[in-house]
Amino acid sequence: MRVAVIGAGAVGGLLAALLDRAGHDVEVTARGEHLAAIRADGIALDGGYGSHVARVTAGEVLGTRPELAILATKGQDAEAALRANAAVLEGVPLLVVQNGLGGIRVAGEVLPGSPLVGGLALFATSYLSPGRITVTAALPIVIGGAPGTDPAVVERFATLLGGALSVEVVERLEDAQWTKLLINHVNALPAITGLSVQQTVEDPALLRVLAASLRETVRIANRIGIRFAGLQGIPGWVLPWLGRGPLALAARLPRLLARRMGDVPNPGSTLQSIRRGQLTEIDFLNGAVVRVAREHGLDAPINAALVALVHDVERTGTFLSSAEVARRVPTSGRV
Ligand SMILES: NC(=O)C1=CN([C@@H]2O[C@H](COP(=O)(O)OP(=O)(O)OC[C@H]3O[C@@H](n4cnc5c(N)ncnc54)[C@H](OP(=O)(O)O)[C@@H]3O)[C@@H](O)[C@H]2O)C=CC1
Ligand SMILES: CC(C)(CO)C(=O)C(=O)O
Repeated sequence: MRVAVIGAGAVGGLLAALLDRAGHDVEVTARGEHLAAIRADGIALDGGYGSHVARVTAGEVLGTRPELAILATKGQDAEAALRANAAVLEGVPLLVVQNGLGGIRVAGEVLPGSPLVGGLALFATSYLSPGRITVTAALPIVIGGAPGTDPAVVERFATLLGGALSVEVVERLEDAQWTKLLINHVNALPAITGLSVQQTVEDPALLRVLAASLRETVRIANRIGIRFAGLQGIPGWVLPWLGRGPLALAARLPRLLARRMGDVPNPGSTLQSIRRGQLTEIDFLNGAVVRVAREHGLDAPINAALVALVHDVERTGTFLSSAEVARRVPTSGRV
């Protein structure tokens, strides 16, 4: 099948390489040195999904109309990347593989004629040097139709991806996006400290901050009536309780997630942007919590403090110690 991947970084590069390995005709978009490396030598994949060099067609924009398309940019780049390819993509079914809550809405605005499916990557993958993608945790991808999308379109993506990696289909995409947003609370502290997710949960001061940010988000979600889907074997009904108990209870989720990531250090996608000297997606992760809280007349001071610290590190390029983080994030306050 002719498949396009818009934004062949850590996630998009992995999916493009796996689809190429599975025999599909893959075209990708990328930029700068990464694009030059892919054009010269292909996408070099290694790690948990095995090694493969994918010699795919690559450009700044797509040259050919695909049968199915995948968007895998960071949240802040989605609209521009879609607009640059809108003429080719309009009407083509699109899978939006993105963390945060807003990717489907943006895609619907730019491509009103395209059936949309959301993708939540549970695997962990790194793009730290041009052309190279390394999988640090080979976990599945979860997909679900946007409201109004024909289930047959979801099935087409499930069949496409199922030939390359493990896929789970969810009924209620928005509930799953909220659960993934909780999981992505592990992203901010590595971006602030330079540590891996696994090192972050091993540091008692950082684990406390992480648990406090999670508990704050669950309390807000409980107040505004959010339902969490079950994801990664964690039943959805358990998650509201993380907002009602002590920090030690909320800390169990990141500890479990870090264990499932295994022994290979996972920087998370936000620290990878810092390491590449780029702006991060934090406004779409903890920043989305702050925004949704405000819309409902609530405060999210812990999430807001984490967003501010990530922006500090983007500006200064200097990581903070765990003691400094503990000093600057107000974990004792109530939501
Ligand atoms: N990495 C991971 O393990 C996981 C990531 N995710 C989520 O998946 C999404 C993608 O993340 P990730 O793959 O890590 O991000 P990356 O930054 O690694 O990849 C995004 C790629 O898109 C490229 N890009 C951005 N805008 C354009 C454009 N207009 N035209 C062409 N290429 C463009 C970027 O180029 P450039 O480098 O020049 O910016 C980059 O190569 C995010 O929402 C992330 O939160 C979810 C689960 C796991
Ligand atoms: C779950 C996790 C942390 C995997 O790396 C992720 O979604 C990300 O890095 O954005």
